[in-house]
Amino acid sequence: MSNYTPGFEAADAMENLTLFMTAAVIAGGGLYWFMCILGSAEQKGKRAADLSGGSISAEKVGDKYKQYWSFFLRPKEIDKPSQVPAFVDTFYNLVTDIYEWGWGQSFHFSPSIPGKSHAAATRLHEEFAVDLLRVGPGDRILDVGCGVGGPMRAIAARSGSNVVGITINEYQVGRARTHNKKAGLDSLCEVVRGDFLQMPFDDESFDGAYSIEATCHAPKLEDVYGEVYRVLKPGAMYVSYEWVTTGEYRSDDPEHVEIVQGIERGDALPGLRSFDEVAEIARKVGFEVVEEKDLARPPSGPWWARLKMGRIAYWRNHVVVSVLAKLGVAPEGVVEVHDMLYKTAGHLTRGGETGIFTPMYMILCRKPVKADD
Ligand SMILES: C=C(CC[C@@H](C)[C@H]1CC[C@H]2C3=CC[C@H]4[C@H](C)[C@@H](O)CC[C@]4(C)[C@H]3CC[C@]12C)C(C)C
Ligand SMILES: C[S@@+](CC[C@H](N)C(=O)[O-])C[C@H]1O[C@@H](n2cnc3c(N)ncnc32)[C@H](O)[C@@H]1O
Repeated sequence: MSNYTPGFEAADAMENLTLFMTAAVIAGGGLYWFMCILGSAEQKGKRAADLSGGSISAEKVGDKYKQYWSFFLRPKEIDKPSQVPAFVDTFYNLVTDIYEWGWGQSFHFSPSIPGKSHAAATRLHEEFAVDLLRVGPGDRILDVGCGVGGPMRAIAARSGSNVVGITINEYQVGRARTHNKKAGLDSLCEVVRGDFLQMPFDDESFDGAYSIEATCHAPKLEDVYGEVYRVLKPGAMYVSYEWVTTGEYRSDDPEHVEIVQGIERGDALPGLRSFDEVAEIARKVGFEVVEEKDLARPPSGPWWARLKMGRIAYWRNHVVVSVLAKLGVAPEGVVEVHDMLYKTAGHLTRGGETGIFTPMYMILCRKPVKADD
């Protein structure tokens, strides 16, 4: 005799189906949570599922990454300064979404401040810059290399000035404009696509200017400083946070050389400068140098702490990016770009720990009232 009971089999099948559905909902929910909610080192509005190649179409991201890398494999290529803006533009197409997703809307470092969040420390570092410019409502100031406008919004809100940002990257222009509108600051903030080595602005048309971790992309600092000098009104101030090697750097130390090369390759730099070149170049183009200071030096807290704290977050981000690329949600090539950033985070951290590199060498300049003053 068989134990076959039709009613029981149907009940079993129902139970299995319920179990399967529950498991599927939990797995799906977990995956969604991992990728979209948790899937960012900091929640800043950009979701992992929206990662793109900027203005590069999804299928070309891998090729463009290879092209970016070829600048370093054939060093002679990058010796031609005229090619640098295009190479930097490609870099920002590749990294802008990852930066926003994993870092936020301000693409720079800041000294860590005990008891303060990264967001608060970032904002203070930005406000410090505009306070030096002595500008206010009604003034027009220039953001040289504005990214997606994190600093621009903080600076417009702090000073009440009209801020005009320039970036080489069209995709960033769109992102910055969207953020400006969302923040209700679009009446004070304007964004222009252009090359800061040949700016599309009239002579003597700004009351102040700043650059935050952007002019390091210029093959010759005198070219961008010369342009800033040209567009400033006489008496106006310019402050810049520069990426440079410090007095601790030794070109005959293989570890130092490796760190610097790692920073250049992972951050689209045509060549890091030494801190002692900056003021000399500013003077050469006509500026009066009011102050120069490495803002990373003690008692400032380590700027690289934020990079070091996130080992688990990096691993999680790698998994998220890999899964999204496999599913075809993120472009192929994004995994390589993410790996490149992971590597450069290590080089930047070593640069900070050894003291051979700073991303915040501050120079404050004034355009003399008369050219011969
Ligand atoms: C001024 C520049 C950029 C400075 C920083 C904003 C970026 C430098 C290195 C970037 C990052 C490194 C590791 C990434 C990580 C692997 C990923 O999971 C999440 C994003 C990172 C943390 C990313 C964020 C931005 C940086 C810190 C240059 C280019 C002149
Ligand atoms: C690291 S990001 C910093 C952005 C912004 N200052 C911030 O702190 O968020 C460097 C910026 O410089 C811009 N940049 C680099 N080379 C440029 C060039 N030749 N002309 C205009 N912008 C340039 C990039 O497009 C990017 O917006």
